[in-house]
Amino acid sequence: MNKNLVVETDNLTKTFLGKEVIKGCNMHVETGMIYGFLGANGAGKTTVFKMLSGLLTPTMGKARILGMDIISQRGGILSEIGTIIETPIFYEHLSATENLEIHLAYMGKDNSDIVSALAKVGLNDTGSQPVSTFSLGMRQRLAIARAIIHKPKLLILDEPINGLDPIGIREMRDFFIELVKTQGVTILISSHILSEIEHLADIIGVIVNGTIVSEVSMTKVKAEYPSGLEAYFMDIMNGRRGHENTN
Ligand SMILES: Nc1ncnc2c1ncn2[C@@H]1O[C@H](COP(=O)(O)OP(=O)(O)OP(=O)(O)O)[C@@H](O)[C@H]1O
Repeated sequence: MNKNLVVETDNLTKTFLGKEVIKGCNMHVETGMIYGFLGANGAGKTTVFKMLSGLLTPTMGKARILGMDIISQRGGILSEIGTIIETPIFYEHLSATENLEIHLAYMGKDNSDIVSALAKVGLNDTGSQPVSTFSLGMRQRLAIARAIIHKPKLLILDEPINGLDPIGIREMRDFFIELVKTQGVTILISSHILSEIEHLADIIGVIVNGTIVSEVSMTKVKAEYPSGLEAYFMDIMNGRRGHENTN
């Protein structure tokens, strides 16, 4: 195992009803990096994220997070990661603060940072307003607050900017970059908004039909594709570019 890797998977495989949707998936996410995980609809991004977060059990293969095995050491991993996967579920009748209090109690942490976490995501003036009255963007902001409030070392974010307005997208981008710079957090993020990944990511991983076919630095992508990440992604999708792995 490579000590610099926060996430390392070795031939991870997931079968649903006899169909292999993740096949021999090898992912390498280095400490302090923002890893942009790209793939077409149905390629397998959410399934990989669910296995890493303990929501699904792999059919075969291995994965380690912060050196811990995702199956045998699942309990140890949960307090070290923050996740947004699919539509976040909240206690609808409770406020943002109360939802975060419950989350922190579940994580066994104290409540001291709730005010600042809500301020960071722009929800500090929601008071006792129940989550059931929140807009899509407000729910997404609360999901981000919940993902970061227990100070995880790794964030796994599946389409985290869904529903955010342009200002919110910009704020969250700056916020994620600040988390990496000031707290050494590692971020694994998926988005279909390639321009956003281009702004954020240090490393790009591309999954095609359940297999990661490419892991390259954004610097390399920019050098080879001055027009941007979309051209690189399209070349992979169209088979104009071979598989590559810098790890
Ligand atoms: N519980 C399940 N049972 C059966 N098939 C599933 C299940 N979950 C996912 N799949 C299938 O696994 C494949 C990968 O789905 P997944 O949601 O991981 O893709 P994705 O890359 O996140 O897609 P999108 O970009 O559309 O969100 C799809 O073919 C999907 O239909």
